[in-house]
Amino acid sequence: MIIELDCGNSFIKWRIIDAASQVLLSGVVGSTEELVRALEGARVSHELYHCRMVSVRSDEETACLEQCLAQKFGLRVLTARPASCLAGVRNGYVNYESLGLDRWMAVIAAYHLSAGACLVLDLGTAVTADFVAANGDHKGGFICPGLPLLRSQLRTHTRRIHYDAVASNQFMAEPLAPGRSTAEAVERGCALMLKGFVRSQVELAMAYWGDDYEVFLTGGDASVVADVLPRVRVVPDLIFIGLAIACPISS
Ligand SMILES: Nc1ncnc2c1ncn2[C@@H]1O[C@H](COP(=O)(O)OP(=O)(O)O)[C@@H](O)[C@H]1O
Ligand SMILES: CC(C)(COP(=O)(O)O)[C@@H](O)C(=O)NCCC(=O)O
Ligand SMILES: [K+]
Repeated sequence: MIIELDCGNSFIKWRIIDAASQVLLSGVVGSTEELVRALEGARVSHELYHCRMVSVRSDEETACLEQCLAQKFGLRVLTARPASCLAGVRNGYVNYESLGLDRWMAVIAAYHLSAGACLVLDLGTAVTADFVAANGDHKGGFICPGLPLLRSQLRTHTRRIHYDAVASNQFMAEPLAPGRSTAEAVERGCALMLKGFVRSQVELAMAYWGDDYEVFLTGGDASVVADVLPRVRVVPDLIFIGLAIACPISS
């Protein structure tokens, strides 16, 4: 079995797949301790042989997690590394090492799935947009704060915006109606900002490629903007698809 890990800034997404890439178990955890508990549970029924990981956390944090997996489970972790070129995609950053590895994995996966021009949107702690031309040239992208950051900036930099952390989708029954409470006003306002952001990315993609491109959407908050993206491909495991290409494991 292969353990796959996607360490974002807020959450670690994990899953266990078999040699045929069938997903056997998966989860989302907030800390290394929680991950260890989840994997201890998983190893009761699954033998954990291999591990591959993509991390956008600091080198220290990533090394620490690798060490922990080695100690607790005897795993040697394959980690995604920056590259100027992979699977037909040329990294468009001036310094290719600076491109977030989660973005790189998502771009590799999207180009693999579309074999053509694509716009890749990832809604996590931050929201990222990346553009890949039909010939595999990554043109670069945009980064803006994601929903958790937009909310917390309002909470921490105003005196009177505070509301209980409740399921935010409870405010989304009428997402375009003006909010009639602080919680509604903030939740709907932040969602509208992200919808506006992704619409502007679609406009740019259309200016580049007309209708000849695909939109890929991933990340924990993908559902917030899915309705404003016509013909979008929502691929929750996009980063894992790229990770398998970047870190192949022969069985
Ligand atoms: N099962 C889940 N656990 C935690 N967050 C989730 C879950 N499903 C969706 N979310 C949403 O996902 C967002 C985080 O997205 P994610 O892509 O995991 O971020 P990151 O990669 O930056 O850690 C949170 O704002 C939360 O609203
Ligand atoms: C932009 C990001 C913070 C997104 O992280 P996430 O929201 O997935 O946790 C991450 O891809 C990152 O740290 N990138 C490095 C800077 C860059 O891509 O230019
Ligand atoms: K992201």
